[in-house]
Amino acid sequence: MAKVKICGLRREEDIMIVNRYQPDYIGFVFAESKRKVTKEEARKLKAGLDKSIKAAGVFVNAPVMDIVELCRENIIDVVQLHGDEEEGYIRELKKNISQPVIKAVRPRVKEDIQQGLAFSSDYLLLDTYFEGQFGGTGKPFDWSMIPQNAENFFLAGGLNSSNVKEAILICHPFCVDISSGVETGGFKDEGKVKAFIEAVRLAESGYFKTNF
Ligand SMILES: O=C(O)c1ccccc1NCC(=O)[C@H](O)[C@H](O)COP(=O)(O)O
Repeated sequence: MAKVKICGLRREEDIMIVNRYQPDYIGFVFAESKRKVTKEEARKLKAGLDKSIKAAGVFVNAPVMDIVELCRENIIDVVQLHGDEEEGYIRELKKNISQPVIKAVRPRVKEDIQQGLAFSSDYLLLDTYFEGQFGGTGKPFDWSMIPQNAENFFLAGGLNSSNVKEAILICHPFCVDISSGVETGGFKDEGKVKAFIEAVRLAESGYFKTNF
């Protein structure tokens, strides 16, 4: 069963929505973004989050010790590196934390994914390359770049309740990750979160497998 991550939560209402629909992960964006939250905002939001949902902290080329602090204070349960972080950075981070690390790669060619698979992160996240924007683009990438042997990866980039079934059946991700596709007017939309999570569950059911 593909897991679900809803990224870019920043309001108490967003936390109430995810507590109701129970994705596996949510994301707090600490990088420059319209979805950015401060450490103190994230601490308050995390306090209201169901214990069964893991909070990923999303970072772009942040100082390692800033991430370590958030981990040690249990504000985040997973680290998502969404910038140009290289293997040395990942190793240094992993020496200092026990939380799993997701490394995002935004492939332009197949080889970018092969290089990503060599990182010592616990998971790879594949997202859309878009000049000048590190994430949250709302645009899908060419899934045919994903090699057959890729596993344990998060699939992101322009997912929504209409294309996620196809994405799961074609790409077989460990987890599907969404932000723009569950927003209306720049804010998380309860109806879209519900529809997305239902679409993921349906995609995994026998009905769609035999009808695709
Ligand atoms: O969401 C952002 O604003 C963001 C900004 C900078 C780095 C990463 C960011 N988001 C990371 C995510 O995990 C998003 O869910 C992922 O990029 C997919 O976004 P979308 O295409 O909007 O579904």
